Amino acid sequence: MLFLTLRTFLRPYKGLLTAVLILSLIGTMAALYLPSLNARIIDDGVTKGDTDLIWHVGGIMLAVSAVQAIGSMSAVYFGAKAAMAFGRDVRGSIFHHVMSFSSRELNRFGAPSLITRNTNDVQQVQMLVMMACTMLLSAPITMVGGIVMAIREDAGLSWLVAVAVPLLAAAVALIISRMRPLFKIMQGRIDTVNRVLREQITGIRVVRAFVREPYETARFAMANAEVTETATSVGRLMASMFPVVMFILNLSSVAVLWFGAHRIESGQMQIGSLTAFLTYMIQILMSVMMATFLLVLAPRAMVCAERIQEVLQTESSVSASGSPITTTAEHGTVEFGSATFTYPGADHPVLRNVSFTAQPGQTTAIIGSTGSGKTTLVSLIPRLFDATSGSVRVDGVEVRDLDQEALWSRIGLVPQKPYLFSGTVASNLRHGNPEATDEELWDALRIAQAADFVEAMSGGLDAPISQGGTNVSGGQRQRLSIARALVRKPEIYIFDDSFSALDVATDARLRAALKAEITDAAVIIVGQRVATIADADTILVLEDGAIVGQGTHDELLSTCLTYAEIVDSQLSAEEAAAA
Ligand SMILES: Nc1ncnc2c1ncn2[C@@H]1O[C@H](COP(=O)(O)OP(=O)(O)OP(=O)(O)O)[C@@H](O)[C@H]1O
Repeated sequence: MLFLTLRTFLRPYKGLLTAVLILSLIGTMAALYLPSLNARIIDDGVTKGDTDLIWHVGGIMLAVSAVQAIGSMSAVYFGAKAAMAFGRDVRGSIFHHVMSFSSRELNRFGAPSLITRNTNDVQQVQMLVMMACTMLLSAPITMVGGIVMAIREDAGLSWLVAVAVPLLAAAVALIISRMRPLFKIMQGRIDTVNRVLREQITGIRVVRAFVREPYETARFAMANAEVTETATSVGRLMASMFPVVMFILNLSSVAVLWFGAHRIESGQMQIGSLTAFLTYMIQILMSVMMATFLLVLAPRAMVCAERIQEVLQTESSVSASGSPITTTAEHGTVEFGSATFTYPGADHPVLRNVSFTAQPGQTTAIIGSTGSGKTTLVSLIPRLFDATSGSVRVDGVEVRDLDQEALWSRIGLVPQKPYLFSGTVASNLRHGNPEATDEELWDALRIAQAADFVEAMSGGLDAPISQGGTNVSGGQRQRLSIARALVRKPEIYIFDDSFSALDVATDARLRAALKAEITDAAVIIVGQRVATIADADTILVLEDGAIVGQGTHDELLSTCLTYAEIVDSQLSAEEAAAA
């Protein structure tokens, strides 16, 4: 998965990566050349008192050092550039892909996990790319080149390299192998912290109202402690890495000096060669350490790449058909034909054999007890879910065959829980139609009975709206989202329990204004109050996911027992309230 992610998203930066490779090759070669120049100064310059040679070779060393510095720095610069661009592209790609998800996929991953995947997970892989750009080439070249140069300096001591390198590699591999499972656990636990935090922030009022703060604090503390525990275990392993590497490095240096001193004593080696050998040994071991550093990052990046690819490879269950239809002969019709729907993983269908037709210019109302399937029914029209069997047609075409943009542009949905975005009143209303003029926005607000309170807000149309619309009341939020749908002027309006937070008088005024405005669109109203839906052209009575009555208010009163009971219960409630 990591390889796939890197291959896909690094492809556009081939040029940049080639530059990184060439520059780090130059930098590494230069670094490898320096110790042998140093050895020459000691053996041929200092020992023999040749000042000219010292100046000459010293000058070369200076030039090689400059090349090494420029090469390495530029490689890091271009590597960082490629890594940042890589991160940006992966984040963009995840975002666009998630936008195509239906409620089914969104529920499967959950918002907190999708956020972690698009931020923290991408960052981990991005870090690996950056480190790889800096070390991936320089580490093996330093290792191989260092070994060659060390043998060239003194073959007699090379057995030390053969002992030290595998020893270091084995020690580091052991530590890393214990880290990988912990990384997997850690990403999952970060998801949990995000989920708990998000739930508590969004539900803060409920938490306070029910005095659940101690419980919620404990819940967060537990999630937090679990992440800390895993991070500490990883940290402990990481912390042990450095001393282990340093121990082996220092032990190797002592061994080089010890055995080298004996060889110098017996005249088999010169002092300069010993200095160079020691430097090469340190360079080789450092490169092993750099390579292992990459190996530390790799397991976590692998886990993260798996999580990223899981999102990218999940196809939306409501994806468009092969050749989606964009234009239709009919306008403003919705037709359900024996539609049945079962939520993923559920045992029983929530909707059973639902059939009805909503015509343009007519109001179709849906009433039923809580949990009878009203929201689910209207969710099938904009394809938030697809019917499990049967058909759902919009403008005479099966919704699965309609182009998604074409489908959504025909529908003005006012959801049960209206959501406003951070911005202004106008920016929210223009979600419906970015081209709408201020006059059109005011018209929509007047119909939605929202003009009065928007006028009273400081700034009017430019009054600020906070994220989720939390700075306006529930009823105001409902009316603004109704206005947003009206600005769109769609062919099909869906009001999912959109009048519930309004008082009876406002509800009546709003529906009267809507009736006058919407003359040629199909209107589907989900309602709990009989008064809201009584004057609809057709009322569907839903019970346990099945339509048990269909007709006008008067017809249903005499033909549908469930409807008569609903009316009766609401009248009794009103009478009781009036008494
Ligand atoms: N995402 C979901 N996954 C599984 N089951 C669900 C999901 N959403 C709703 N349900 C179930 O489907 C049934 C119908 O829910 P739905 O929201 O459509 O009812 P409703 O008639 O709109 O209710 P209300 O009037 O309370 O809004 C309920 O039993 C509910 O538990």
